Amino acid sequence: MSKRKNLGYKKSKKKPNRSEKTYGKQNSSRYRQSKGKRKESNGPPRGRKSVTAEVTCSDLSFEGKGIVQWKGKQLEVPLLLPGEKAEVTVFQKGQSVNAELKRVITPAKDRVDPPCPYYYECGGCQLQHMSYQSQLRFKQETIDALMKPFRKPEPILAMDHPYDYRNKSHTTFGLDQNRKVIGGLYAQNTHEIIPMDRCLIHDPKADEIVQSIKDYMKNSKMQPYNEDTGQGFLRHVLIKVGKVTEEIMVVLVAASSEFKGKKNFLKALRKAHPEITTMLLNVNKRDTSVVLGNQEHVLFGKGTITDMLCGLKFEISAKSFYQINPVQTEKLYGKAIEMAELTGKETVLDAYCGVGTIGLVASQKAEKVIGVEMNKEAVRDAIQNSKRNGVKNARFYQGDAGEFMIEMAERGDQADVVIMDPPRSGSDEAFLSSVVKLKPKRIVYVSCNPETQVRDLRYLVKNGYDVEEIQPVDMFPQTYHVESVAKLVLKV
Ligand SMILES: C[S@@+](CC[C@H](N)C(=O)[O-])C[C@H]1O[C@@H](n2cnc3c(N)ncnc32)[C@H](O)[C@@H]1O
Repeated sequence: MSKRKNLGYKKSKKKPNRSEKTYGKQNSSRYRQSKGKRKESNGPPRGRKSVTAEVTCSDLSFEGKGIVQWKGKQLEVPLLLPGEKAEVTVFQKGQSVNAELKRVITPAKDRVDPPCPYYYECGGCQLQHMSYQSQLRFKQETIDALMKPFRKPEPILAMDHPYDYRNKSHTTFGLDQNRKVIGGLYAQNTHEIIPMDRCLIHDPKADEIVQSIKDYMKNSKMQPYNEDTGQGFLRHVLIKVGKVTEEIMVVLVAASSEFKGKKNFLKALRKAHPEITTMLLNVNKRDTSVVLGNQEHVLFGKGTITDMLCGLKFEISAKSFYQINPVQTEKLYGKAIEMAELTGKETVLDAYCGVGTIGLVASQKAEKVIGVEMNKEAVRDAIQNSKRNGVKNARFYQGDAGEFMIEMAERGDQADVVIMDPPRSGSDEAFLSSVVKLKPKRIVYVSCNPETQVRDLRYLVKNGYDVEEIQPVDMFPQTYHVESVAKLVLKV
């Protein structure tokens, strides 16, 4: 701990190290994709007064930011750890006060040098400056505090190797000031591309493929798209990797369906990466931060990949949701199925079912599974997945889970167990009020956002359920996000 020289903040007047260079406003390596659309820069906001202050961090916020007091105000300082004394720059404009870390005076023993050279610029990870053990402790404390009204959560399920886990990556392309092709991630809340060769939480193979695409573009007429001028072709590259099957899908997201030089590009990329099993062209002409457009053309292969989870094979298309950390997903699903206490006689509702993963795993131990999901591609994949796995007792429906539940409740349908896995925004009253009408014996609530999960648990507890178990899972190491699965039982 004492040797924390290159922490990424200015210690002295000596030349800043690599991390320091990218810290604060010195983001010279970034390329602003669209000046007009820039929302926020990492540097001092223009027109704001700034002062330097010495502060001591007392705690961490849910997002892993250091909490400090300054002139009677509570501020959240990214990258600061509890117990640390530090110099921060405080920016003030009207009532709004923000702070940035300038220099750590007394580093905490949990502080480590972030292994990623882009960490201070990128924002995709928020906890790389903490040892993995302290990340886990932080997540445990977060979930313990949130779940206090219900019960004490179990110890978090950690990852043995908390890197390289993402089976899905997307890279944005652009040109730098010297008109050199660059590809990387957007800096948080901006349209500024941080050129990068490797993201430590991506699957390494995905980054190698992106590198080959960059190299190809440097020597060809294929141009990245420019949001300001509307010129150019390639906007993003989305890659999905089947971690078990090793199948790889590459999706080129382009501004036009006219793919000049397609033959040469495909030939070169397939030669360099014979492991790519399918490739698609997705056309996104919209002026939007949503990556994928509506038009999709398969360039070769079947247009989907398959992967294995919990012994079953799943088909995944470009647009469907599939858990991004398969190692931890097996632990999560294992726990969810255990909480469902299936005996083979139950009707299970898999709500927000995605490509049917949880429901199909549950179908092996239940009489019947009904899945509902909004995304039509995911439902199509779920139906394919049940066929592919020879599952005869599962049905999947497309629609809003809330509306589906209202109809189920009105028809007087039965469900013994409801497994629900809504998006970050959580569920809604339409869904929850119908669930309580159906009175399933058990509800298993899987969530990637414990804050909305708490809100929904409160509703269920008020309406006849007890929280019997809560299991946090570290699905997203290096970030502040934490997954949680809760078991609720109907009060007798
Ligand atoms: C967190 S994912 C879970 C998917 C799946 N259970 C899994 O583990 O892969 C949430 C899913 O809910 C779907 N979704 C979002 N809003 C929905 C709604 N109102 N009704 C039904 N499905 C919805 C999304 O398309 C997504 O597939």
